[in-house]
Amino acid sequence: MSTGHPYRSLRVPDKVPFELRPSPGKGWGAFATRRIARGSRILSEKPIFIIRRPHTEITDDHVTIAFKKLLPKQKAQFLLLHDNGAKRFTSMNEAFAENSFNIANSDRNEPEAHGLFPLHSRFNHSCIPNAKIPNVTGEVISSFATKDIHAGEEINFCYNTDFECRTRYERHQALRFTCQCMACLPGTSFRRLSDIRRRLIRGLQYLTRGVDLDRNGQKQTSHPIIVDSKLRMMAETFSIPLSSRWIYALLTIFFLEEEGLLDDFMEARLRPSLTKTVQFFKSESNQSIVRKAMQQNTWLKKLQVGFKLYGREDAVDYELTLALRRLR
Ligand SMILES: C[S@@+](CC[C@H](N)C(=O)[O-])C[C@H]1O[C@@H](n2cnc3c(N)ncnc32)[C@H](O)[C@@H]1O
Repeated sequence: MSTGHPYRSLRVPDKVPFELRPSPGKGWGAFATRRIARGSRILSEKPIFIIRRPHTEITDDHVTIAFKKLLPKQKAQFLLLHDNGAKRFTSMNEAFAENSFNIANSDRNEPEAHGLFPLHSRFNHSCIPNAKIPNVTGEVISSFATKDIHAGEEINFCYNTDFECRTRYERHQALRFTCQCMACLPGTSFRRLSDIRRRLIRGLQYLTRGVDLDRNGQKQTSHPIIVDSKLRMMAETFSIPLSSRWIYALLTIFFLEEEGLLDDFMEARLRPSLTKTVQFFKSESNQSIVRKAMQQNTWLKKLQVGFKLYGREDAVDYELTLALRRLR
């Protein structure tokens, strides 16, 4: 069925640990051809071309101008791309939007730029993925396994950055297809727990960041995740004490782990701030609970010990509130 399919002519580097082939119900996808160990690199890819503008401003003209400047063999690769492996795209802009990644580094506040990546764009979505592109440091993007991937298994990314705090219903409103991953399959206990965990993660983020963000990164006003107005006020005025903040951060990591979303990149980003917090507590007894919790070898055990902090005040609380309000 797939013999002669345009994707057979996409240039795939030698020695990559995957092949492109049809993925039932999802068009084409990328499948591991050998075991890929957690943490190892799957693919580094250079864009065929880049458009340096916010994606909402990119038009057919921008894509056509960029396309005309390509070498013939690059043009040929672009023209192989099909809408979900089947029909031709109806516009240049649609082809670009479906096959591009933002390559601006948000940590460095770089202006938005989008590159066309024909291979990374073949990877399908899962709300519980086994791979990710952890951060972009230049024009080349690299993907890594976030779990051990077996030969024959499909390699998936999560397409949206805020899905860890979105329920299945909310995720499906953002996606243009019905995801069938473990967190989306209806009627399972995992799915019910998944929705609860993701709602809790969103609530915990609100409590620590002081703002409940909607899917567009705007402040959520109509249906805030925290119903209690007093608690909302505490969150928004940064009046949550340090001990609670620390427990909320730990709980978030625990829920991410239970959900199958805590990968090594995420852990490396979240762990240092938890460890560093010990120096902010002024009370020796609070510091000692945090130290003891962080010595435990699982996130569940850290949480069990860390809960002893719950309800404890610290002399730093007022100072911390003022500092966070200044930063707002
Ligand atoms: C960037 S493309 C991925 C590669 C695509 N399957 C192909 O054949 O070119 C994104 C499209 O793949 C399909 N897709 C990706 N993940 C999916 C999933 N979990 N379930 C169903 N369709 C999916 C959707 O049609 C989506 O718009």
